[in-house]
Amino acid sequence: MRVIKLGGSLLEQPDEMKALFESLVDTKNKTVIVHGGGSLAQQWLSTAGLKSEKHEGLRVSPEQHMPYIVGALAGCANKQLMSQAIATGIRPIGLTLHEAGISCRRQSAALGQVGTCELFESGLIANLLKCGYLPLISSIGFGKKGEWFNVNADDAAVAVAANLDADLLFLTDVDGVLDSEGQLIEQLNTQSIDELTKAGVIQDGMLVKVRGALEAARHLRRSVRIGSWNAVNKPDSGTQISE
Ligand SMILES: Nc1ncnc2c1ncn2[C@@H]1O[C@H](COP(=O)(O)OP(=O)(O)O)[C@@H](O)[C@H]1O
Ligand SMILES: CC(=O)N[C@@H](CCC(=O)OP(=O)(O)O)C(=O)O
Repeated sequence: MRVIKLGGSLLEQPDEMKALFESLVDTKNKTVIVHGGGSLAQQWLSTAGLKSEKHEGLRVSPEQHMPYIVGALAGCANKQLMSQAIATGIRPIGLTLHEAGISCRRQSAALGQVGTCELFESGLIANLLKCGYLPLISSIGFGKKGEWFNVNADDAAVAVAANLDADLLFLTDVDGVLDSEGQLIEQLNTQSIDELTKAGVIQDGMLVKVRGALEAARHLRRSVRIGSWNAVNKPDSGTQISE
C-alpha cells in the first residue's frame, strides 16, 4: 500500500492533474491520496477580507478563519480531485482525517485550530480499498470533542502512512529538494537535512515536508520520496529521504 500526498498547486494545473489520475488507474487498489490546497484556502481567506499568516510553514488558524479553510480544503479541493478521478474512470471517496482513523489535538494556543495527529484505528481505509475505492483524504481533522482542526497536509500524510504502515510519496511543484544552486538533491538523511536547514537552503513549505518525510522514514523504517507530479511511477526520481 502507498500513500501519495498531493500539494494543492496541482489543483491549478489541470493537465498535470489529469495525467496523474490516469497514471493511478492500475494501482488504485493500493493507493491512498492525502491532499493539500493551501493556495485555495489562502484565496478564500483573502476574498473574505481575512489576513492569514504562516509560522514556520504552518497557517495560523483562528476559529473565525476555519469555515473558509474547511470549505476550501475538505470541500472545494477535495471535490475538484473527486471530479478528476471520476472523469478518469476511478471511483473516489472523499474523506477527512477522522474517517482515516486519525484524531487531532491542538498543536499550540498561538496557532489556533492547527492540529497534530494521533492514531486510533485504520480499518476503514483498508476496507474501502478492497471495495475498489480510491480514498481522497483532506487534511481537515477533528478532536475528541468534535472540534475541527486544520492539519498541514504534509503532516496529515505522514500520519495516514503511519496508520496504514504504507509507503509514502510526496508530490509537489518542484522536482524534489533542491540545493543552493537549484540542483536536485537525490539523497538526504538526518545529518544533511540538519545542515541544509541551518544554511537556510530548505525553507517554508519544503521544511515541513522534509521534517515530515524524515519522521515518516524513522517511524516506517523505510525511505520516503519527494518528487514532482510526473514522478508517481518513477521510483528513482526526486529526492529520497532516509534516517
Ligand atoms: N530547498 C528547497 N528545494 C525545493 N523547494 C524548496 C526548497 N526550500 C523551499 N522550497 C519551496 O517549497 C515549495 C514546496 O513546498 P509547498 O509550497 O508547501 O508545497 P506543497 O503545496 O506541494 O506542499 C517549493 O515550491 C519551493 O518554493
Ligand atoms: C496548518 C496548515 O498549514 N494547514 C495547511 C493545510 C493545507 C496544505 O497543507 O496544503 P498544501 O499541501 O497545498 O501546502 C494550510 O492551511 O495551508
